[in-house]
Amino acid sequence: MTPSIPHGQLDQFFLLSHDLFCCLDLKGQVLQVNPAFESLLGYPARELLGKSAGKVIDQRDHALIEAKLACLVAGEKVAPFEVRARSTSKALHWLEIDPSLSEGMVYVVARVVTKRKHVEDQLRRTQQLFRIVGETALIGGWYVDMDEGRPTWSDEVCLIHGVEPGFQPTFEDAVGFYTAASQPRIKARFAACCERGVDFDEAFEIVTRDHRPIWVRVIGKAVHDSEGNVIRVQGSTQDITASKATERQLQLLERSVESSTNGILIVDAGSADLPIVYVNTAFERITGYNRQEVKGRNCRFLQGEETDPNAVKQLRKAIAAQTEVHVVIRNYRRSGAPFWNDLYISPVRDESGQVTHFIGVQNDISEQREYQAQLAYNANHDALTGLPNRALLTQRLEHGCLVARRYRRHMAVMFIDLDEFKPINDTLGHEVGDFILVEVAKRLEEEVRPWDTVARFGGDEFVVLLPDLADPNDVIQVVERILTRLATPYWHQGGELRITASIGVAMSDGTVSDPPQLIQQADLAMFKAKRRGRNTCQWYTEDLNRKVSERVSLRNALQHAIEQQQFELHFQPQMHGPSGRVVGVEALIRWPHPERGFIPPGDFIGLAEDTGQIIPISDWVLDTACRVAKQLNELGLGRITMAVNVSPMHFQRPGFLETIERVLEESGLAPDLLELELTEGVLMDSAEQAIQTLQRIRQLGVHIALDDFGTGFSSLSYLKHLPINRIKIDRSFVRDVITDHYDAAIIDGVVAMAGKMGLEVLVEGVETAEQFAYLTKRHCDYFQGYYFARPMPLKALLAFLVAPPALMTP
Ligand SMILES: Nc1nc2c(ncn2[C@@H]2O[C@H](COP(=O)(O)O[C@H]3[C@@H](O)[C@H](n4cnc5c(=O)[nH]c(N)nc54)O[C@@H]3COP(=O)(O)O)[C@@H](O)[C@H]2O)c(=O)[nH]1
Repeated sequence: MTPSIPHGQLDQFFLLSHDLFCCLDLKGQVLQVNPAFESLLGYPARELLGKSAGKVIDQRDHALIEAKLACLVAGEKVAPFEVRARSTSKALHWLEIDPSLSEGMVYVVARVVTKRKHVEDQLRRTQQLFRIVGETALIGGWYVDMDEGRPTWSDEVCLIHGVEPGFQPTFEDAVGFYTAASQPRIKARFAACCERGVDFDEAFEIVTRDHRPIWVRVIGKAVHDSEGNVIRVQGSTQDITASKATERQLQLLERSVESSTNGILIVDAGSADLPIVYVNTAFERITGYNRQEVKGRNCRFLQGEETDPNAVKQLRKAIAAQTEVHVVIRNYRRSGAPFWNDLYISPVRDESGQVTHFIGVQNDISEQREYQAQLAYNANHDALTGLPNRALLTQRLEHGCLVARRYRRHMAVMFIDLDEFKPINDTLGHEVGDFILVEVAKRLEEEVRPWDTVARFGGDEFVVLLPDLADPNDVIQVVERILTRLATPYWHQGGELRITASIGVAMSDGTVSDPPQLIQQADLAMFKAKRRGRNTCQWYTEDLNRKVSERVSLRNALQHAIEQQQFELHFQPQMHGPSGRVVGVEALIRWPHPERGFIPPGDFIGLAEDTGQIIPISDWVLDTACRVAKQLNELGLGRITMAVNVSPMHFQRPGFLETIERVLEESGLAPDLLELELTEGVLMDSAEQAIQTLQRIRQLGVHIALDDFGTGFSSLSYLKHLPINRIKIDRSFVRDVITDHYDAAIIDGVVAMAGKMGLEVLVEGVETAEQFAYLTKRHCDYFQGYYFARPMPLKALLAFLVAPPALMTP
């Protein structure tokens, strides 16, 4: 049976209290509630009595109520606790319950703590938010009350310093975390804040308890009392290590950009006119503009008259397409001076991929360009005269052909070679030679039109291109002008110099398949002009071309002959008139070509001279002739000399003397049985040196004969210096000697002169008994000619030597 409490026992306090009272049985059923209970929860007492207290308690706290009730029933003391109650209007109220057991009933005093709970919740949330802020921003708070002088740190400040949350340092502890470099500053700032209320906000370096060096931003503010005294210093400490690193990196980047030798500019892509927002020092140096002048302007102020519109177009296109671009553009400095700008532009995108800026990296490559231009100029021009060289000539030639073809014009190619330039260069020196070449270049340029080309082809060779002739004959007047102009005297250091030129001309209508062929043709024609007596001009013809082709094929055949040893030596006897004896033979080369038959030396010796093939040929002749001579002189037929023709090129070659020595040694021939036949050609290039070589040959004991005497320039002044033994009078004087008293007079003169000089005279080309008889009467002693014997192979010679024909004597 449930015990009941009579109404009369309820005291005034129960009825009038603002606190909630209720009485429960041991099962938790409501026995009594006071008016405050009814009023707060909206239930009239009759609706609660006999019902479980759980009717008003929030579902979430039922278990708690039951547990507390069980404790009470078990006789345990239950401390006040909080539960949530629901009113009839579903409003939630927090109640602080203080239960006690007495006389088999539970007496509950409940106090409404909803407001306090809200405040506590609010506080908790705020603390949580602070913790979140602290954890995410690595920031914590602290304060120092002036009367205490000891800092109080938030948990976050503790964590920043690497100590457990709740650590409360002394002032010295706190300062001890700062590095030696930071300590004086934090002390000074803190003291200023405490003493004079000066707030601070600075970065310091500290070392955490776990020895990590980190950067912190410390903000300190003074709190004043009503009289203005500083009563507390409070603030925050934030771990800014990461941002400090970023800041340093940014500073490094900024310094790098600033110290870059390349000009750097950044423009704002967000504004229509792409204004400059940044330029570095190198940009200022390169352009001459300072950053204040250029900020906000579009870069087009760097462009000018000679800026290539195509480069500008390329830039605009890339900017519109927001892509990278590289151009080399002609820009202008503030002074107006142009420069070559090697410019890279790249778009700069934000995190969302949007282009916010363009960055330009520029490099002044004017010097490099100039150097390249100089190199290109040098590669295409002759250093001495400044004229186009062969490389540029080839380009101009091709272009000239194109022009001639397109506009149906004619192109003339003139090959100009200076006559007798080498002697001037050798005798007067290279300085004079250079002067002539430069002067010739000037004169040539003055004689042609600006669109014609004058090029230096080589040593003393020039090529002139006239690509725009209406008529092929128009070239004639240019050639005449040039010949006359080049032949006019050159004045050098007060002295007069004269030189002429030989010119070869090739014409084309531009349809030639291989333009450089025109130069070869003009070159060929020039050679013909030289042969025609120099200071003249010669046109290229197909006939000339045919001859050249023949020369090329002969040259190849000659090479083959050298390699296959196709040559033979024939020997022509040389007679002593008074005794009728064969005193010597002349070795004459023969080329029995397998297909063409005998090719006479006159057809290939000149070519071999030009190509250098004369050297192996001459070596072979000398070697063979000396061996044969040795053989002949061992036959017991008396003394027989061997005359060998020496080509000028062979003679002038270094080591010629050594070759003679070697051949004599190898063949065993006595030196005075060898006679070298030289023409005046050996004296042509360097007479002094030639004479020296001749003297050394003579010192060996070898004889020397001057061949073809009378056909060259036959300088008598040289003759007296030549260490020769014999003069061979050319056969051209012999042919008509009987009828032509001039020829007879020449022979008389040469014989007399030679006699006075102690030289022997051999007359060549004696073909008849009359000539022999006549020349004998003229005191000629030595003879050679068809009358006595034609050149013959060794075998025939041996037979001839054994039984020479009886000479018809006068
Ligand atoms: N560097 C070398 N030159 C050589 C060599 N062998 C020959 N030659 C030179 O070739 C030219 C032509 O020589 P070749 O055809 O052999 O003519 C020689 C004689 O056959 C010819 N001769 C001799 N007697 C008469 C004659 O009575 N009438 C006549 N019409 N011709 C005759 O003269 C040539 C010899 O001349 P030269 O040398 O001046 O004594 C010629 O220039 C040769 O020099 C060689 O090995 N190396």
